[in-house]
Amino acid sequence: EKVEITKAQRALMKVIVDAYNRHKIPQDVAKKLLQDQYSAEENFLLLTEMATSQVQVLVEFTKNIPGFLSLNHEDQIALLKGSAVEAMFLRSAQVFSQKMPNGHTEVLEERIRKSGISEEFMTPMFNFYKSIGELHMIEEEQALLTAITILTPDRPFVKDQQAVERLQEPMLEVLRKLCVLQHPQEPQYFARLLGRLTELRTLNHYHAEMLTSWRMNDHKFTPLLCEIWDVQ
Ligand SMILES: CC(C)c1onc(-c2c(Cl)cccc2Cl)c1COc1ccc(-c2ccc3[nH]c(C(=O)O)cc3c2)cc1
Repeated sequence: EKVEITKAQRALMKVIVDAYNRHKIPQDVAKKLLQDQYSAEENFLLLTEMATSQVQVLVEFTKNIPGFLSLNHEDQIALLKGSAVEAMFLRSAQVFSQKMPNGHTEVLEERIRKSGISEEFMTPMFNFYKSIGELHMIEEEQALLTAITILTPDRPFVKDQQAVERLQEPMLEVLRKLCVLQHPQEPQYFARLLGRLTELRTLNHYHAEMLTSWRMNDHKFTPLLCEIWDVQ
């Protein structure tokens, strides 16, 4: 059938993409990835700084999602806490799949591989990065997919799931249409994108174990990360 994005849907997409492009890690923070200390300690500290900066960016992006600030306040917190790790996997995945040789891709991988994360988590993590890279998402798809991830109704402790569904559904519909228009030769592209969201959920479990092992080795996190990940 003739797929067409309505004016209202284009407006919604523009709000999400503008917010996604406006809220990025400051380049002076990202550039720290290039400094030359590569000890496991130094890598962990740098990744902690990146994650903290990324959470701040994520909160600002989320506040720009139409309707989010009208949700119940406890539910807003529950959505942010429940989606932070997944949103950061999506965002860091986009760094890996960026075409521009911004130089951060290699050093980001190097620092993640040498930051005290055990081998068993490396494989699923870098498989995810590879599977996102293979999708060659345009920025509209990246922005919508991140908003859809944040607006997942069945996060722990969300009370009014219907209110979250009412915000997520229009995003899913715009993304579905966009995928049909952007990838006419690949009718399954939208399903592949949603498959990544399922893969993201499995990474939550690995991440919880990564946090535990870091904490067992007495690694410290920032107050913002402690709050969003309920540690310490
Ligand atoms: C607390 C730290 C050690 C941590 O714990 N888990 C993870 C963790 C890990 Cl490894 C993997 C995935 C998710 C998490 Cl949440 C991390 C490090 O998390 C991040 C690392 C890098 C980035 C990030 C985001 C955007 C960026 N842009 C650029 C740029 O060059 O423009 C670099 C960059 C880095 C975000 C989170």
